[in-house]
Amino acid sequence: MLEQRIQQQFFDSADLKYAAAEVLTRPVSDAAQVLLNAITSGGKVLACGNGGSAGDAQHFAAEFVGRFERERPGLAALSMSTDTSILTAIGNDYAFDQIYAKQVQALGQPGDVLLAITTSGNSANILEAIDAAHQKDMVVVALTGKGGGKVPGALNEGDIHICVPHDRTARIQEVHLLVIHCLCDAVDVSLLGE
Ligand SMILES: O=C(CO)[C@@H](O)[C@H](O)[C@H](O)[C@H](O)COP(=O)(O)O
Ligand SMILES: [Zn+2]
Repeated sequence: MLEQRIQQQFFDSADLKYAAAEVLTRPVSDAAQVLLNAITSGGKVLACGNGGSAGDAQHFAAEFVGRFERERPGLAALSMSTDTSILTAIGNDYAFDQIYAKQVQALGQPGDVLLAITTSGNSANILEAIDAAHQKDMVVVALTGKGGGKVPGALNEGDIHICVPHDRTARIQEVHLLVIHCLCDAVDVSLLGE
């Protein structure tokens, strides 16, 4: 019974990855180009998310700054979900929905990219970060699911929306990680060749 349930989760995750390949290949490719444009012009990527997506933001930054699969110089990226003093000070003194927006205001420069990760598309701190990024003339790459929630209404022309076609948070996160690896791979291939 439990084993059947576990096996079904593997199947569901694999099915979703096949379905997502159909609809996400183009926006993921567009997002890779946005990231490449930023880092080859001296820009950086600021990443954010809540819960599992905070972990995804860190995972992305680790592979940009450290390395992905091949040796290359580090690429400029920062996860905004890691500094507990910053997060608690802003959350405590302002509001939790400002924890990322304040960091974008402090660190963002025109031409930088905000990688905004939210499975529901409705987390207030992510929506505030998107607004702050636009005020800094940054481009936004948004990873969402569940139809994107409020994210599509918050994006500008030139931003990229990668919306996983599923309603379950865990399954969406599993595809977000695949998307992050696709972005790292695409950037590496563009910089280093096949
Ligand atoms: O990882 C999980 C569930 O798999 C949770 O920690 C989940 O990330 C949290 O509930 C988040 O607060 C959800 O936020 P969001 O993806 O809707 O923006
Ligand atoms: Zn990885």
